[in-house]
Amino acid sequence: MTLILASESARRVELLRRAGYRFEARRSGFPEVELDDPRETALANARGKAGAVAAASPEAVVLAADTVVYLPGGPDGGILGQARREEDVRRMLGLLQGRMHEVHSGVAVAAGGRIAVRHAVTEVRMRSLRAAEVEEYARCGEGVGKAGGYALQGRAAVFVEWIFGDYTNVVGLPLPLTVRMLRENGIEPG
Ligand SMILES: Cc1cn([C@H]2C[C@H](O)[C@@H](COP(=O)(O)OP(=O)(O)OP(=O)(O)O)O2)c(=O)[nH]c1=O
Repeated sequence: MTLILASESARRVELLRRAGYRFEARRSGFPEVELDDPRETALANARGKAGAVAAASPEAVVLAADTVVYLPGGPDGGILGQARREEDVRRMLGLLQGRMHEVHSGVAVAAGGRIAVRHAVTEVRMRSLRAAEVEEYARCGEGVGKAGGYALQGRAAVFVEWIFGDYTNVVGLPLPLTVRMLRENGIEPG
């Protein structure tokens, strides 16, 4: 059975490879939506990405994911999407620093004309940051293209005091959940 990862994300490719699977990666082209709720947003986007690729390859098992950063509480709370440019990284880190936030991923597996979706959430606490740290990080470019404007697997590791939950979920693909879902569809590593 062919496994297709419906993703262009280098992080997702790397995580799935590390878990030992053989697969092809394909762009989904699905236009992401943002709903009020982070869980529903991640699930809808994961389902949409998997569905788009499965429509073109109905014989394959298609895996997709979506990762959303959510800042709970307060007037400035809400979903933080992917940082598109340096200013977004500056603004998002300004909001996240000194507080706890949630990272939600939706995972979808399309097989045999059906799509199963599940969700994982990890809490992340960022320490207070100096203006110069935010500035330097924004300029280094690492946060661009990342949900919430930072990469825990990169230089932003020094900003994070603790996490509660699955680390791989924060990086973009919750592996324990993914392994379980693939196993349910007869896909094993190797
Ligand atoms: C919070 C955080 C997010 N991210 C990344 C993971 C995701 O790739 C990205 C969130 O964007 P997504 O919209 O989930 O994914 P994508 O557009 O990069 O890829 P595709 O739709 O093709 O699968 O943010 C990190 O790499 N590290 C982190 O610490």
